[in-house]
Amino acid sequence: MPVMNQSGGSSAISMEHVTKNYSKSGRPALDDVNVRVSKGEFVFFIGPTGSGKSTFMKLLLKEENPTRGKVTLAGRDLSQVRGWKVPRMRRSVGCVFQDFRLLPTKTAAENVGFALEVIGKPANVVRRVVPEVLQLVGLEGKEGRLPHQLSGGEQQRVAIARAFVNRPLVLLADEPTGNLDPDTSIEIMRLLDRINRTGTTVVMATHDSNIVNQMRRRVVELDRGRIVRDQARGVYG
Ligand SMILES: Nc1ncnc2c1ncn2[C@@H]1O[C@H](COP(=O)(O)OP(=O)(O)OP(=O)(O)O)[C@@H](O)[C@H]1O
Repeated sequence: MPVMNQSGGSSAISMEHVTKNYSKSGRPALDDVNVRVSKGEFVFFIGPTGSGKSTFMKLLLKEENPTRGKVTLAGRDLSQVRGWKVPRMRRSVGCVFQDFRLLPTKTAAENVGFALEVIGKPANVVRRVVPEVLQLVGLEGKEGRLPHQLSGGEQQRVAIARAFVNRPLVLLADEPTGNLDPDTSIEIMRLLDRINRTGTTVVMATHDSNIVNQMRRRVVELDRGRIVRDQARGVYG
């Protein structure tokens, strides 16, 4: 049974009393966090450096396990996902980072195609789907370029295409506009908004107050590992 939230929709993500201690001494990176994100929502996670945003994302990818509490992705308790099933579980989560993380010797099309090849999609599917998704992110005509032949904003579009090509349930974006100028950042946000409108849940960690204030989506604010604000159509602060 998927976890139901207060509004009746099923949860993409839920954390119940989640605490993460990296070491026995010192304060926890996350401290008794309770939060639910519905399928199809767009949520900003904000907070000062070290407040726990990246740790939140690592728990969702099962790169780290909680010290206490329960992390659920699409109704599945991640503590029950066995090691050999973790790669399959991760396919339901697309990731985008500040530094793009493209393969430098592969073209835009190859970077996106690679994400399909590694999960065993046949070549004819790769040939059909890659141009579609590159067109969706606005890169038609640039499929054959290497990352260094693309602008920062274009590289981030490739990274978003790669994260989205498997149609993940959740797209995690960790400071996706951190290396981009304000105009390019707005274009990337339009693209993430478009992807969200296809039904993909988007969780974005950011320090960019302009973007948060312009988008007026749900804002979850962390401070020293605790949720100090959870606001619909919020602003940066
Ligand atoms: N692998 C680790 N080992 C030990 N401590 C860690 C580890 N990763 C994170 N921490 C600590 O956990 C706390 C939360 O860090 P986290 O990276 O989640 O914050 P953040 O909000 O993502 O910060 P930033 O905005 O700088 O990315 C910090 O005090 C950090 O030093």
